[in-house]
Amino acid sequence: MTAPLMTAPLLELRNVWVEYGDKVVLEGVNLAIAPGEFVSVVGPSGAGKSTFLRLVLGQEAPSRGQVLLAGDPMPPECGPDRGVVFQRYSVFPHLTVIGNVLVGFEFAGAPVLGRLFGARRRAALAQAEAMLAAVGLAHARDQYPAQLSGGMQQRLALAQALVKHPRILLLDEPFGALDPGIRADMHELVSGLWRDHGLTVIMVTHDIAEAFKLGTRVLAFDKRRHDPHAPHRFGATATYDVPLLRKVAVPEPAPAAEIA
Ligand SMILES: Nc1ncnc2c1ncn2[C@@H]1O[C@H](COP(=O)(O)OP(=O)(O)OP(=O)(O)O)[C@@H](O)[C@H]1O
Repeated sequence: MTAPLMTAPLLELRNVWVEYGDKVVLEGVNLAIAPGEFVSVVGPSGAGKSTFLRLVLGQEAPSRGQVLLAGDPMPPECGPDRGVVFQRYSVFPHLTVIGNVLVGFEFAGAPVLGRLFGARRRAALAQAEAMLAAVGLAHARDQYPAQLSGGMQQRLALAQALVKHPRILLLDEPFGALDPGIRADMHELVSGLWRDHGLTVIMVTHDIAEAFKLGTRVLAFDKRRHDPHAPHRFGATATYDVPLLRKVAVPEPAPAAEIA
């Protein structure tokens, strides 16, 4: 069952299988994700959720079927069109906060020296600083990751993932290691970034409440068939695909005097 799409899909999986030898991890996955969707992915441990993310990152190739990004075969390497945040901090410990955000520009713009100079550096710096402000880390600009709390490190990972304006943001249990209060703050932040930047988000989570709170659609991966004598024989697929009605931001009504 696939939710109806109003626009051309940004990401499409057509009869995708992932097999390692005779072990089937994913089987017959058909999916289309439109730009602007926030897709939460849930499912039991081992159901292939991270494998699905690796397919979208281009780190994994399907053994059968096709993965398409905006109608074209998925590029094998993860370029700036895809940003990713993992559960454990993926930031560079030897770089400051601003250095961690700038690094995306430096890899892309100066692959040999790894440094930008002059006007290009100033432009990158301005974008990196704006991104730090958007995730609430402007005040920590010159600190090192070891000086930051877990929540702040995940804010930094988000800034790093978003600064190159990816078409898809992939989140793999991004808040799993955080305390509940910090998690709630991060939910606000990610919802705001998704709305303000018009992002397409795919988030793997074990937290069903989080999946329904943040997502515009919840996908569940699981096995449809089991062979008790050979558990590896059948793979998982998208067994539930639930579109959610979202509250839309409605402007405050004007005071009565103004209406008159
Ligand atoms: N390179 C590999 N070779 C063989 N099996 C693999 C390989 N990579 C993953 N698997 C298997 O694929 C299955 C799915 O793994 P995956 O990490 O995608 O599941 P998951 O749903 O993300 O699980 P979890 O919720 O525990 O993170 C697991 O049984 C895993 O052992």
